[in-house]
Amino acid sequence: MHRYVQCTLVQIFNDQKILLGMKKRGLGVGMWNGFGGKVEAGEDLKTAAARELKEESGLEVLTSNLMEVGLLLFEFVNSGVVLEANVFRAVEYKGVVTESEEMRPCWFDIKDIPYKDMWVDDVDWFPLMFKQKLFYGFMKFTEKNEMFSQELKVLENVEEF
Ligand SMILES: Nc1nc2c([nH]c(=O)n2[C@H]2C[C@H](O)[C@@H](COP(=O)(O)OP(=O)(O)OP(=O)(O)O)O2)c(=O)[nH]1
Repeated sequence: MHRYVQCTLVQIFNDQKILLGMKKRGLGVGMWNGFGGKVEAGEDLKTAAARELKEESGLEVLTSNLMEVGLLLFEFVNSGVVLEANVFRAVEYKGVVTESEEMRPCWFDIKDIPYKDMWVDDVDWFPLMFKQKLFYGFMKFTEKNEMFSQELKVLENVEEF
């Protein structure tokens, strides 16, 4: 039996730089990632994305400035949990980048992404995001969070999600 959990992943861009956060606890600890988390009951995706961004990075974004860039399904086969990560990008935001209990943010040049300290599949879809492609992915992980299967494709429009 699968249990689907909706979550969000926000990528903040400033010209040729992207803001990533070092995850300080929980799933993915010790790795750089975008900002996000689980969607709460009754919350729409963009509202959840903006809330998590604020909580984890200190930055505020209007939901109208969040652009869909991809949909990634992360299945943890041992538990049957499938995280449905809705990936957004934003180039307009306000506030001061602030470390939180969950994330230590840092700007990276898009030519110098720390892939070796990130989820292993990110090296495949980050370049699609940099080329402004829409993408869909389905990754399966073992109980040790090691990826053993990956499907990734480029889409023409969001309706294909
Ligand atoms: N970039 C990337 N992110 C991933 C991959 N696999 C994976 O679970 N994630 C993300 C999805 C989630 O947003 C995040 C971990 O979930 P989370 O932040 O909700 O987990 P947590 O245990 O800290 O839970 P919470 O207390 O914040 O609710 O990791 C991956 O392969 N690449």
